[in-house]
Amino acid sequence: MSVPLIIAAHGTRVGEGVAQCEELAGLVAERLPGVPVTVGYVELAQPTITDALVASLADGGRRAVVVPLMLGTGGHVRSDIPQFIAEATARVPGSRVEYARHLGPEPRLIEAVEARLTEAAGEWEPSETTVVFVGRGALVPEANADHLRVARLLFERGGWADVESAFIQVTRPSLPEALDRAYAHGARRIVVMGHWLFAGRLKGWTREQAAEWQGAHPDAEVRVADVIGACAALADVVAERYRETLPVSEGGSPAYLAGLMLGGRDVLVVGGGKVASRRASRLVESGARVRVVAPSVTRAVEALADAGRLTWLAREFDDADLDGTWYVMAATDSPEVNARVAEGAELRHTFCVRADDARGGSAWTPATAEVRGVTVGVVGNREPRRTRDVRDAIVAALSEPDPTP
Ligand SMILES: C[C@@]1(CC(=O)O)C2=NC(=C\c3[nH]c(c(CCC(=O)O)c3CC(=O)O)Cc3[nH]c(c(CC(=O)O)c3CCC(=O)O)/C=C3\N/C(=C\2)[C@@H](CCC(=O)O)[C@]3(C)CC(=O)O)/[C@H]1CCC(=O)O
Ligand SMILES: NC(=O)c1ccc[n+]([C@@H]2O[C@H](COP(=O)([O-])OP(=O)(O)OC[C@H]3O[C@@H](n4cnc5c(N)ncnc54)[C@H](O)[C@@H]3O)[C@@H](O)[C@H]2O)c1
Repeated sequence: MSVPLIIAAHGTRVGEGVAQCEELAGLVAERLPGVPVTVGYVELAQPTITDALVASLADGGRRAVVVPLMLGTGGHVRSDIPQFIAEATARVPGSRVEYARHLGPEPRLIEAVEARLTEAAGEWEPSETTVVFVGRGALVPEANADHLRVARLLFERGGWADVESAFIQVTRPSLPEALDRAYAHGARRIVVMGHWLFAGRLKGWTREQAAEWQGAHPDAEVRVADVIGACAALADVVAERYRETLPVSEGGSPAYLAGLMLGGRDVLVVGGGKVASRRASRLVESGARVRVVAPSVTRAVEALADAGRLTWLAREFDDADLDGTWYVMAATDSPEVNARVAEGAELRHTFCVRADDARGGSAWTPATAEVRGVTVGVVGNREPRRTRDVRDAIVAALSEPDPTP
């Protein structure tokens, strides 16, 4: 059975908010076939996260993933939910819970916010419209700072006359203060949006405060945008947070990454097509003594052979080719041949990548890059495009003018 998912939501006294949360759980379940999905609440609704988690651990093989349904890193993400997880694992001996990342900041959710703003603005031109973007307000300063960051991104991307940030509780500016500020700067068309997920008392307060302020400022117009709600973008992000926590191979164990020092060592590449060619080039760069066995090869492999940088044996694979090799690439277009290569390598205790069926081999090829004097390698869960994108994101982050490490 797949590892169960518990969506750790805030909870609200407002029935509509709870219904939206359950609707979201349905959308998430559609994206994760075979995964039991339940919602647990921090407060104000049932079941509690601890109870939902205990129930899932008991019938889920003692494993579960908790995704905090929270946009920012307030106290719930940092301490409450970890505490609930600790309580649940203490109640189910031998259990293991993965705690996923919270939701934001996340481009798909910012797009959802933009969609709600545009919907509320209606015929108003963004350049004549000021947005007042309301956060929940938290005791954790970083969470409040993150809210200002999203407000700034909305301003940069949306072409709005201005974006003011506000908080509905705990900290300042309050919504009326931010509305006053916008008004003082000349704003007369104002869209107010609460940056939270579902209906609840915060949404009610936002509407009430906006209406009251509107009453006192008849020469301005205020429209209130809807919250993000149970939409596809939110369900996609939750499903992704779940998947991110799972071990790399379905066997249950993550790959053990090693930096192979192949200089002067014999490496065999079986097949000479697109995949073999891409990998043979990198193997040559690593200094390995590469032999390519294939009746026909790409121009790139031919060129490397002509330049004496690898040896091309223009024939079909033979089991004896494996003798003395440290590492093997089975990359022909024949599953039978690739299977024979993998079996022969296994007998010799030689690590072998099988390009057509990764689980039939004993090693996987990471997406790699050299940047700032280090080699970055990423191995994913048989999702090569995502693996490549993650690699590219790491390279981009390290290429920033002032990278952290
Ligand atoms: C990262 C990268 C490194 C590299 O190869 O250098 C890499 N695959 C890349 C590209 C790529 N792979 C595939 C396509 C065509 C389809 C598409 O476009 O989606 C393309 C695109 C293209 O070829 O352009 C299909 C595919 N891949 C695998 C299977 C079989 C299977 O999953 O069982 C099939 C189906 C074959 C079939 O249909 O028969 C398996 C594997 N591929 C892996 C690595 C290993 C770890 C994967 C991971 O981390 O998720 C793993 C598990 C084992 C291994 O082969 O080492 C490189 C991008 C690097 C870059 O861009 O720089
Ligand atoms: N893992 C990956 O990243 C990835 C990406 C794309 C495709 N694939 C898989 O890898 C396989 C190879 O893809 P490709 O695009 O390189 O194929 P391709 O058709 O371009 O090349 C196949 C190669 O295998 C060689 N070959 C065939 N029979 C052989 C034999 N008996 N002995 C030695 N060599 C033999 C051919 O001469 C040719 O060089 C595909 O069938 C696909 O299943 C894997």
